[in-house]
Amino acid sequence: MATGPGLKISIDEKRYPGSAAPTFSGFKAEIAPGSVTAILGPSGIGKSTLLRIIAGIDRDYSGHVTIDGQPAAEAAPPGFVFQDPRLLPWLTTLDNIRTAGTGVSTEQAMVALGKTGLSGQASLYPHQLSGGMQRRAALARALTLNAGLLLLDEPFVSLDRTLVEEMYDLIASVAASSGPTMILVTHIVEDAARLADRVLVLSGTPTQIAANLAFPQPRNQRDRDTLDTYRRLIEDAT
Ligand SMILES: Nc1ncnc2c1ncn2[C@@H]1O[C@H](COP(=O)(O)OP(=O)(O)OP(=O)(O)O)[C@@H](O)[C@H]1O
Repeated sequence: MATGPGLKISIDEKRYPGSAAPTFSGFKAEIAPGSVTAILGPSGIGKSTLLRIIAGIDRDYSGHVTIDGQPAAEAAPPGFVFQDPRLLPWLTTLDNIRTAGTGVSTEQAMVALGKTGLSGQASLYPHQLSGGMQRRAALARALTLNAGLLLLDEPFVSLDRTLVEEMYDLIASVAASSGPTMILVTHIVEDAARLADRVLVLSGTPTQIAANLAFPQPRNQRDRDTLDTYRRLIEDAT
């Protein structure tokens, strides 16, 4: 697969109906092709809204978001991990993964489940999965199409430490093997220090980019000192 797309984001105004102030006004950002960008910022600043605009799900704004030059709403659908896992309760885990797109085979879905450590849960229904398993299933569903653009909204919440380490390895190996463009919304400094090439810290009213940090060290070569430096840079900016 070719490297993931580059994004140009220019939101003139995004205002929710009934809201006194716009969430975004004159907001601009660029995302480099094939990069992993972490977006941090306080609750309610607009991180999930931004992901939905990028995904072409939220079109109720003025401005332009292009994905490799194409309007977001017309671009290929991204892999999207929503904040809540959004599994369909009447389908097994395997069949939930197959809803990622038309023509997803059982084999493809099983590969994605294997990557997230859920091969043994393929025939279980969502209510039979723990919260962490449901999140991993949502991640498997997002990965199964090998989309060029992956949007991850707090994908590691409620996973225990060991699993989070495995998910870091998984995301790093996806980044290294197929090179999608990934945007990771997170509250967790460690997620950004471990995974991101670029960190955007959002703040203010209306929302702006308060800090734009580059983390050039390759993910698999970040030693303790590098990670300490990256963590400190993020903490100073948030
Ligand atoms: N459907 C909606 N209708 C009205 N207001 C909304 C809607 N969705 C979000 N908002 C408001 O827009 C702002 C941004 O919300 P958003 O969920 O994008 O923030 P966030 O940074 O992702 O927050 P969190 O970190 O808590 O998930 C908030 O003030 C929120 O209350």
